[in-house]
Amino acid sequence: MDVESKLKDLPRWRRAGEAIKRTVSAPDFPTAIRIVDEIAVKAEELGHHPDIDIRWRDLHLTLTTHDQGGLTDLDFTLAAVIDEIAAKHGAQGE
Ligand SMILES: C[C@H](O)[C@H](O)[C@H]1CNC2=NC(N)=NC(=O)C2=N1
Repeated sequence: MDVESKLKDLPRWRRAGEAIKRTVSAPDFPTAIRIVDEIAVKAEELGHHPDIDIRWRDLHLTLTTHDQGGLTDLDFTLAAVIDEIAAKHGAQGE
């Protein structure tokens, strides 16, 4: 898996060992929770789930494939889905 080349299409995500990470900063706390709720629906559809650390309106998201012990295509698919949801809600973030 060429992680660096896949990250070129996902500039808001960075590599952290065997995972990728992004912070989503929502306009306010209720919007942050709505973003989490939409991510939850898509994660269930994909059968692939992010680790989410909620800090007021900032969501710190970590993606990895636990049962493969590293990154897989599903992580990059989920990252793109999360970016779409975040953008729709006017979120900022690296
Ligand atoms: C059986 C089920 O599909 C697996 O346990 C899935 C569920 N969601 C998952 N999510 C993530 N991020 N990594 C996994 O390895 C994983 N495994």
